[in-house]
Amino acid sequence: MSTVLFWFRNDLRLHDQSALHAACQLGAQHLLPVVCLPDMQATTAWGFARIGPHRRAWMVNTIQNLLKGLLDKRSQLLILNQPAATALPALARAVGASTIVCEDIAAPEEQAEVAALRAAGLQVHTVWHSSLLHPQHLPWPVQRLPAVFTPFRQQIEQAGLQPAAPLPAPATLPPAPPNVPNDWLGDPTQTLAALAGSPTAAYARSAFPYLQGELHGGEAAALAHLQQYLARGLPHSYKRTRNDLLGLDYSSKWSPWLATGALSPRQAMAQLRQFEAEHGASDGSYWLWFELLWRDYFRFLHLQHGPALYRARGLGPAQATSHNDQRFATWRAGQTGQPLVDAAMRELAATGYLSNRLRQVAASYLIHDLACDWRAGAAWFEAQLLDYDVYSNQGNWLYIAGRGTDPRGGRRFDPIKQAATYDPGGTYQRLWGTA
Ligand SMILES: Cc1cc2nc3c(=O)[nH]c(=O)nc-3n(C[C@H](O)[C@H](O)[C@H](O)COP(=O)(O)OP(=O)(O)OC[C@H]3O[C@@H](n4cnc5c(N)ncnc54)[C@H](O)[C@@H]3O)c2cc1C
Repeated sequence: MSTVLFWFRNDLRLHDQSALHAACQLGAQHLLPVVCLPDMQATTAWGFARIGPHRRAWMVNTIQNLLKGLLDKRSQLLILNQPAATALPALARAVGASTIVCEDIAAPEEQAEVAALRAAGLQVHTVWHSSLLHPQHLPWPVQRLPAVFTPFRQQIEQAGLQPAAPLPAPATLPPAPPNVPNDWLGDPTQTLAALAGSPTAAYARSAFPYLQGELHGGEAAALAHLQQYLARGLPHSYKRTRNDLLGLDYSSKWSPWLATGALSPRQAMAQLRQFEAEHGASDGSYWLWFELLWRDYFRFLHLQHGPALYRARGLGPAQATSHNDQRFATWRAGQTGQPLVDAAMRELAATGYLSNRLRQVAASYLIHDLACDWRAGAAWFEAQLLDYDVYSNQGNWLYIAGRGTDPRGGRRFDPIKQAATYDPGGTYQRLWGTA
């Protein structure tokens, strides 16, 4: 085998890169790393751009960092502004490759991409590596996953399961093939700069002022952020502050890096365990593990249920789904008249980030108060969130809509009570001009 294509998907890093290790182990003479940009002009069925400006800027910044990391290893990164299903078979023909290695992603569109590559005659090796725990190491086959999170977590803890140690970044990579035709090479820096756009984030008010200071995309900034979060002892206060609404430090802010794969969850967990060994474990440090298990749970639900999670009824019984375009538009614009929800929606649109507490309140309001289709809300979050993650987004929306596995039905959050509890002085609502 002379050339293997390595297709980076939602795993834009070199540390703890099981798929890249697998590609290197194939023993090919040449390895050609490639990333396919999503269609930045795509629109959703709900009438707005599928990838909003914040997410686009973050993604581009992340790929720029990956490019640098690969150049440092004397490799390269082909950045293709075309869908994988058309670009990769043509590229493989051009460089004489027949094998692609990539991350396994258990979501319908991503599965369809791999199926299209196989239908085009390519051998595609997919490697699962986005979760903390490997699905094959769980106490049950994924088909028998507990339907509720608490027994899922408890049984994992009773079994003493821990993630495998993260892999180091490969010391060297097989060189890229010398025969990549010029029309495939382009100028990656220019390609990316043209796509980055110029988002105008409300940095001064943002809980995650990305592209400012140290908050850049890619693994270098991810690892530095993790390091400083631990060095300042913030895990100890996490459980107490995680429902706050203002500032950078109330929660870990690992998600923008986890979502692009710039940070491996096993790397985060290994360093958290090291922190606990040096400074003692606490409720707060435990709770970060707890939340990362939620992240895993939504991944495994996808392995179990696949495309059924994308139906209007989700996993529930067939039932009518109401929707109202006008009410949905007011929600997106932060103009519903409900001050906490409006403040949240303004923060999301202005910054690309929103706390977990307010994601819950805003999602609940759209579904249970405005009687809109949960899939429309999920699509809006997909467009806006820097940390958009197909598994966590779909799973959380289904959970609040009551159309996932949890038998207790949907979750309604009373926005007035939520405001009294989490923004008693109205500071957050004033910041976003709704109080
Ligand atoms: C409607 C809705 C949509 C969401 N969409 C996304 C999404 O697209 N991408 C995303 O990463 N998270 C999503 N979440 C989960 C959660 O809000 C974010 O992970 C969290 O707010 C990110 O900030 P943080 O890294 O500071 O989290 P922290 O509170 O510091 O938590 C640490 C990590 O645990 C994981 N985590 C925490 N809460 C959850 C949760 N409820 N579900 C899954 N994982 C969790 C994340 O990886 C997070 O980075 C959504 C939640 C809701 C209610």
